Amino acid sequence: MKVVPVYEAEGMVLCHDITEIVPGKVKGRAFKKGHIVRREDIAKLLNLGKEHLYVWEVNENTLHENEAALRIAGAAAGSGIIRTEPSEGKVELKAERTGLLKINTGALEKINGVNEVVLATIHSNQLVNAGRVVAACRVVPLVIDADRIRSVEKIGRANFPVIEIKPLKTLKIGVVTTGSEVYHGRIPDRFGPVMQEKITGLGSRVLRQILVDDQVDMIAGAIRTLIGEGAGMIITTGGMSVDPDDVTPAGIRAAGGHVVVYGAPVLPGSMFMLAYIGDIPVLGLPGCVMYHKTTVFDLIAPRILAGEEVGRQDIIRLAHGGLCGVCDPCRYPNCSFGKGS
Ligand SMILES: Nc1nc2c(c(=O)[nH]1)N[C@H]1C(S)=C(S)[C@@H](COP(=O)(O)OP(=O)(O)OC[C@H]3O[C@@H](n4cnc5c(N)ncnc54)[C@H](O)[C@@H]3O)O[C@H]1N2
Ligand code: MOO
Repeated sequence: MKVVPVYEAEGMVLCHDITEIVPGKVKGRAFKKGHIVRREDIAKLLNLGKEHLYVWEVNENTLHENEAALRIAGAAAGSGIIRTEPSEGKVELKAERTGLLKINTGALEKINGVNEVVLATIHSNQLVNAGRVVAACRVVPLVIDADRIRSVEKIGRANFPVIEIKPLKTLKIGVVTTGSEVYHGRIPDRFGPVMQEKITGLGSRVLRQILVDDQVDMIAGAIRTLIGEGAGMIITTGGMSVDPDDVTPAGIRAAGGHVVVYGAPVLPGSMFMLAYIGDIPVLGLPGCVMYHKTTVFDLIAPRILAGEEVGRQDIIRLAHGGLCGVCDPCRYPNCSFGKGS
């Protein structure tokens, strides 16, 4: 690469994009990398403040910013990710499908520890729709030492994939709704419709909902019945806190549930229980999941549907970012809720 005065650049090849910004009107590429400068371009280039231009000169030890960005993206992207073409040296990584975004944050830090390399992402462990930009990368200079990009590729290989989208499984989900007031018909069930909407929104379906009284045996029996009918996940609703009639956790245990956590550092949803019966997850949902738009359920369910076995440490990590701001209207997922880990 060398620098030439713009008056002498006619017929020469531009080695980077040139950006035009007019506040409120334009921010975009005025000249593309590889463009052969024409006589009539010179006036415009001068208006963009370019009295001198870089023209291309590479060797085996240096990489152009576009090439470098493509290679960083290639080093980081796992399944379910597509790369855009470079624009002004930046390459974006987009979700190829709807699913759970996973970022290896340790590897992300290592990659950004390589001098002059930039790879920025949105938060890990969130549900993203196809087409969503989940990361973008570039290098700081116009040309970069090729060894730096080789280092990034080495980190990428050792930690592959740094970024991926895991598809969600389609499960038949059994719902056990506890509460004497609902079981005896004193009040209508309001939890079932909420779960129906949330479950179908995640691409799964409700196998069946069983209403039960606040009795340990009845709760355990309903859980076993639904597993016998082929449920791949069980959700119980209500009866999770401190009243004498709150016996749902005991019902989950009586059904054979191995408890991962009872209590999560997430509000709303602190009285949440996660247990497994064999490999079938059982989610004990407190009453707040029926009331609040976004709760612990929305943080945990996509991870389980993506095939992850959620452990105690995963739940503990939710504490940072686990306090919902209860905004009106709710802006989730465009907020800090659940984004700490
Ligand atoms: N002293 C304390 N009080 C509360 C605590 C606590 O730790 N100490 N925890 C609070 C938290 S957090 C939550 S969340 C709520 C409710 O938790 P539960 O899961 O035990 O909810 P329930 O007691 O079963 O019901 C509460 C409320 O919701 C109505 N409900 C429940 N299920 C249905 C349904 N299927 N359809 C319609 N309505 C339903 C129920 O009638 C009650 O009005 O506890 C806090 N309190
Ligand atoms: O924590 Mo309750 O389970 O927040 O509303």
